[in-house]
Amino acid sequence: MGEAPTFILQELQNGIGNGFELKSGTFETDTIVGDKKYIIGGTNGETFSVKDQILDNNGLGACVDLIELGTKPISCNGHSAVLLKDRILILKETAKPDDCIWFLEVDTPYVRQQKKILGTDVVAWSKGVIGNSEKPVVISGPSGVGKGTLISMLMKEFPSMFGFSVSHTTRAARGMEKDGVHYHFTEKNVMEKEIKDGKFLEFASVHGNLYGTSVEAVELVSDAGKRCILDIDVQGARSVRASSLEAMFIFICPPSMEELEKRLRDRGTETEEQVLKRLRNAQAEIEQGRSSGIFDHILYNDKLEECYENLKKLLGLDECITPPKSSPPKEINLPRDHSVSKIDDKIIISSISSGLEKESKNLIMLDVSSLKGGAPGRTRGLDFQVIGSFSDGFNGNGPF
Ligand SMILES: Nc1ncnc2c1ncn2[C@@H]1O[C@H](COP(=O)(O)OP(=O)(O)OP(=O)(O)O)[C@@H](O)[C@H]1O
Ligand SMILES: Nc1nc2c(ncn2[C@@H]2O[C@H](COP(=O)(O)O)[C@@H](O)[C@H]2O)c(=O)[nH]1
Repeated sequence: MGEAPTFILQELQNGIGNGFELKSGTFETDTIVGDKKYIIGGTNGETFSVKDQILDNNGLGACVDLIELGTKPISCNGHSAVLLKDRILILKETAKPDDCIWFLEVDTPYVRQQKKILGTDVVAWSKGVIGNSEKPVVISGPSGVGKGTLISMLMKEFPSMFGFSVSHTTRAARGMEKDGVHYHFTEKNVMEKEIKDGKFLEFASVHGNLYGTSVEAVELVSDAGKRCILDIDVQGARSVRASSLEAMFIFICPPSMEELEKRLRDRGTETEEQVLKRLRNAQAEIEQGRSSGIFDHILYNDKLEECYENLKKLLGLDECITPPKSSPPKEINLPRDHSVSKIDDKIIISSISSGLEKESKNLIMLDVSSLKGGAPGRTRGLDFQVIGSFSDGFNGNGPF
């Protein structure tokens, strides 16, 4: 079978962008941002790819080297591309409701920072999510202070509300620890490669081993509708503060260094050498925890039950309050054949569906005015409304 002729897949309004089928199952959109053209394409079932051209006065350009960060979407039967301020909104056709909205960041603070670090042109993918999830909670403090104990209590009492971000580490597993549950136990070279590939939200060398939070670890919890808890050291907390992830930062302090040492020794999980190393590091961590301005709250873990009650108060979980039932995520159903236009922060998606006797026009308004987070994880804060379904030109229930 020969290649299908090139044709315009969608005629988008307001000069937003064009979708072309290049050959059977391969689609492309061109989006011009300043003097650059981003060519976003994909073959059905394979991951999207991006080419970036610097345009000359004639609108022609040569491709430049480009690094794509974040998880790439899988391509489908065509897509629309809509330029927002610093990112391109991608609407995938015939995709599942939780997979149809994506963003390619081209000039966000994250992308600008990565350009500086990597010294080349960078774009970053993130998946669009309707609505917001509650801010993740970052819990830091010196080794042995009781972070893990407090987090376990919280997860036990509110299993449907909280989810734990499972970190990666290069340290060996302790007796009872399970891979994928307590940590993802990883080889150093594998983790270093994944850090280079932009898979980590933060990472740090802690007590002689590498630890890190993958973007996926946090997003898996949020996607399940739960509030994510991160147990990370102060360096990691600082990196998260500087990232696109909005979080609540809590530092746990021991009542004294003597008590910290006792807890670490009584736990019996570290060698003498490791205990001494962790205690030496604890001094600096406590100083930074108290004074760095990273943390929103400091809790003293003297009496465990008291500290736990204080933690619950910070999280808005005072006693006897039934935890709010999380509402199911709102999902958009993107019509198969649609056209897209943009009015300020509103994206209007219109489609025609044919019934037995009449045709009807459907309109969906996607609100992109309050985007939160972003690459390399998820872009949250999207909202949408079905603003009309009109048959045969009759305007029965919509504003138009
Ligand atoms: N308030 C407390 N009073 C007495 N013992 C405590 C208290 N909180 C926790 N512990 C005990 O202290 C030990 C260390 O606690 P935990 O393992 O939770 O610390 P951690 O901060 O998570 O340490 P790491 O950072 O090394 O993982 C455990 O044996 C735990 O039972
Ligand atoms: N920066 C990060 N620190 C992390 C992460 N996961 C755990 N940690 C911190 O490491 C120490 C030691 O933990 P242990 O399990 O070996 O006792 C502790 O302070 C944790 O908070 C991470 O992903 N990033």
